[in-house]
Amino acid sequence: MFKVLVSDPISDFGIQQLMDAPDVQVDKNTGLSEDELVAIIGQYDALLVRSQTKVTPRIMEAGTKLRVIGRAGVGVDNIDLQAATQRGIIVINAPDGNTITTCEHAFAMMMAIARHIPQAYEKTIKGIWDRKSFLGVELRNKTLGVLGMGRIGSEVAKRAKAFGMNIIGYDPFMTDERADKLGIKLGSVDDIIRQADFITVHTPLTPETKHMIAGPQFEVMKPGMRIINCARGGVIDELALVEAIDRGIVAGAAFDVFEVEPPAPDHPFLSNPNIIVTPHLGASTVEAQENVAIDVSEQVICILRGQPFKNAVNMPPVPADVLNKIQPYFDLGEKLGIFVSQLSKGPVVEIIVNYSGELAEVDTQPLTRYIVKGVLQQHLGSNVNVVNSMHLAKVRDINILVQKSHVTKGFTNLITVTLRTNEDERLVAGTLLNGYGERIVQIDKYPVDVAPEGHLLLVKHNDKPGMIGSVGTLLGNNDINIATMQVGRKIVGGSAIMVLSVDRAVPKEVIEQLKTTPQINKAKEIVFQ
Ligand SMILES: NC(=O)C1=CN([C@@H]2O[C@H](COP(=O)(O)OP(=O)(O)OC[C@H]3O[C@@H](n4cnc5c(N)ncnc54)[C@H](O)[C@@H]3O)[C@@H](O)[C@H]2O)C=CC1
Ligand SMILES: O=C(O)CCC(=O)C(=O)O
Repeated sequence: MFKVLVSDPISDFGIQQLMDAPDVQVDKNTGLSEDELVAIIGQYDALLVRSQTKVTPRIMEAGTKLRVIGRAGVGVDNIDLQAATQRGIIVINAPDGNTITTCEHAFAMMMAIARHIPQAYEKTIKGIWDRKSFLGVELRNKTLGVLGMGRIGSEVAKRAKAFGMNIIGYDPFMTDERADKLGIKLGSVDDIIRQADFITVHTPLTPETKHMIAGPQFEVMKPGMRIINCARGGVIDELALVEAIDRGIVAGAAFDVFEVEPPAPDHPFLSNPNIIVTPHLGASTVEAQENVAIDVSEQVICILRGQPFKNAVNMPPVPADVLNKIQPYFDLGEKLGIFVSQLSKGPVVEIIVNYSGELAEVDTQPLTRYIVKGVLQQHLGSNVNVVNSMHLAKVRDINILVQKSHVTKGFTNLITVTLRTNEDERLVAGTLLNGYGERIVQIDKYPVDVAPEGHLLLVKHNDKPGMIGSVGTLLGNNDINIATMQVGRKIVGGSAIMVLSVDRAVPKEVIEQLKTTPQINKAKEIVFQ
C-alpha cells in the first residue's frame, strides 16, 4: 500500500481518484511545521503540496521512502529542487490547470486599477458618496506590455485584444509566427517599458527576472502608467515601485504576490492608496483547484505504480511525439545497463551509448537516464532512479558519451552500451523486435539473440564439438533447467559464447565447476530482478 501525505489544503474532488485507488492510502494533515513534517514524513511514498508547505532538504532527508512530491499548481519555489534531484525524488507540477484562472485574476486586477474599484468600494460602504476621486481610464486603445508570453501571458494577451488594447509581448522563446497568430506585436523589454500604458508580468522568478522592473525602468516609463504582478513577488522591485508612485510616474499598481508572503503589516503597499493587493489568490477558483489536484493526483498514481508520467520539473521536458518514440525503449535501456554492469569488473570510468536507426533522429536524453540508472543500480540499488542517475554519475566522475549513427546491423533501432572501467571494456547491444519484444543482439563481439529477463548464464568457450552437451549435463546434474540456449561465434573453431536462459539462480559452486570444465574460459551469471 502506497502512503500519500497531503500537507496543504487541496481540492477533495481533485484528489478523489487518489483516495479511491485501492493501493493508495491518503492522509490529510495540513498546517504542519517543518519539525512536525520531519517527524512523520518517513512513512510516506508521496507528498502533495500547494504553496504553503516549504519542502526543505531536512524534510526530504527524513522522507526516506519519498518517491514523488506533487505540486498542485505551477510555481515550485517552495520545493528545494536541487535536494530533490540529489535524492532521486521526482517533483511534478500541474502547469496547465490554473492558467485561465490566473489570467482572469490578472485581468480583474487590471480592470480594478483602471477604475479604482477597491478604493471606491471602501468609501462607498463607509457611507461616503465620492465620485470625483475615482476618475478612471478605458482599456480600449491603450498599450498593454506583457512580460512573459507563456501560458498565462498568452491568455491575458488574447483577452486584452478583445478589449481593443494594443499588445506588445516579450518572451525569450516567443517567435514572430506565434506573435502573428496571437495578433500582437513582439517587442523588447525596453520597448514595453517605454511604450506601455499597462504592464503585466507573467514570468517565473529567476536570477534574470528578479527586479527586471526596478528604479532605472521606472525612470523611462510613460507617466501615468499602471502595473500588475500576478506572477511572482520580486519580479518588480517593490520599493522602487512605491517611489515611482510617489513621484507620479506610476498611477496604480495591483499585486497578488510579494517578495515575502504574507507581507509584513508595515509593508508600504498596504497603506498606499494607489496600490491594490490580494493574498496570492491568482489560482484560487473552484475550477483551477480541481484541475490542478486532478492533474497532480493522476501523475502521483502513475509514478507510484511505476507507469509513465509527465510534468516532472526536475527532469527535462519531453514532447509527446518524442516520448511516444522513446518510451518503448526505457525498459530495454535499463536492462542493457544492468547487463553490461554485471559483465564488467572495476570502477566505471565511462558509459558510451550509441543510438542507431530511428532513435538517432530523436532526443534520447530521457532514455540515456534509464541506461545510466541500470548501470549504477548494481552498486547503488534503489538509491538510483531516472531523476538522479545523471547526477550520481557526474558526482562519481563517470563520463557519459552519447553517439548517434545510422548503422543498424539490420535492426530498425539499435542501442549499444559500452562500459569502460579501469579494468576492461564490455559491450551489450539490444533492440525491440516486432512481435518478440526486447532482445539482446550482441555481447562484446558476438552476435546473439536472447530476451533480457530472469537468469542468464554466459559461458565463454572454445568452439569445439560437445560443448553444449557438457554444459547441459552439468546444469542438469545440478537440477537447473534450461529454458533457451544460444551460441554466438565469430569464426568456426574460434572463441564462442553460449547464452543460456535458466529457470533459477545458478549457485556459485556450479559457476566454479563450469569455469574448470575443459574448453570453457569464463562463466558468469547475469540476473534481471
Ligand atoms: N498568482 C498565482 O496564484 C499564480 C502565479 N503563477 C505564476 O505565474 C507565472 C507564469 O506562469 P505560466 O504562464 O503558467 O508559466 P509559463 O512557464 O507558461 O510562462 C512563463 C514564461 O516566462 C518566460 N520568461 C522567462 N524568463 C523571462 C524573461 N527574462 N523575460 C520575459 N519572459 C521570460 C518563459 O519563457 C515562459 O514563456 C509563474 O511565475 C507562475 O508561478 C501561476 C499560477 C498561479
Ligand atoms: O496554489 C496556489 O494557490 C498558488 C498558485 C501559484 O502561485 C502557482 O501555481 O504558481
